Amino acid sequence: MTKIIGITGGIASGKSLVSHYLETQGYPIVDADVVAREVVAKDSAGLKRIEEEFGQTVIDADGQLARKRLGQIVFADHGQLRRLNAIMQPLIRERIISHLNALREQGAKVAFLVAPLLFEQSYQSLCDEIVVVYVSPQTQLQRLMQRDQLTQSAAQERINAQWPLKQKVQQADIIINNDEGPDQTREQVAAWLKRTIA
Ligand SMILES: CC(C)(COP(=O)(O)OP(=O)(O)OC[C@H]1O[C@@H](n2cnc3c(N)ncnc32)[C@H](O)[C@@H]1O)[C@@H](O)C(=O)NCCC(=O)NCCS
Ligand SMILES: Nc1ncnc2c1ncn2[C@@H]1O[C@H](COP(=O)(O)OP(=O)(O)OP(=O)(O)O)[C@@H](O)[C@H]1O
Repeated sequence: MTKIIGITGGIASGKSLVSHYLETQGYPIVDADVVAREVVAKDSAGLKRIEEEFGQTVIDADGQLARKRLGQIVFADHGQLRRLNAIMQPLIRERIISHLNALREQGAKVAFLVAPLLFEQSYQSLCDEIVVVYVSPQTQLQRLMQRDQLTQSAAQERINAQWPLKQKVQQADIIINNDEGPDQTREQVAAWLKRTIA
């Protein structure tokens, strides 16, 4: 039996930091953000659906999804985000399940599902345990503005497109606090791995 551990948090809360650390420790990871890119790869059926729904303006000159442009559209307008989710979430879910099944068939002892929308998209039922990577609202806003070069209001729009991080923390089995430096976060993860997986 493969134990599936979900890793979630808010946008820019530090999921990638935790997931890269887990990767260095040799654990298999299914990353929902990576899957979300796979389902709209060039010439895919998913990309075609998006082009039909949002028009040529979200396709760049190489025939790839113009991610920045689509992000500007959907995070500024919840109705547009719902339209995008209606196309993408079923494709993402199907592919996540098939990646997890492949890991089960390979006999993996444990596998991690890293997903920003783990609660919003009800992936709890796929997981045996859920880890939430937490940061304070101020740190989250600052790190997001800096990483993605966003204004405060554009960053806040993206944060508002997800459940509040506090609500996620209430449903966590394990909380990793990423308010301090990356080393402190990795130490918390290492200590937790030692306790639970060994
Ligand atoms: C809108 C898109 C094209 C913007 O692309 P971009 O490269 O700028 O951002 P990226 O994909 O790296 O996402 C960055 C972060 O935004 C947040 N985010 C992405 N999609 C969503 C969404 N539908 N709702 C809320 N937050 C989201 C997540 O925290 C994610 O980690 C892209 O985010 C997308 O295709 N989103 C829909 C797919 C999705 O739901 N992905 C999340 C995995 S479950
Ligand atoms: N402990 C930390 N100290 C300083 N900077 C950090 C720390 N953790 C993460 N960061 C920085 O904050 C930003 C967000 O972190 P990261 O990309 O890991 O978040 P994420 O949860 O994976 O985001 P997303 O949901 O957008 O994929 C990055 O620029 C990262 O380098």
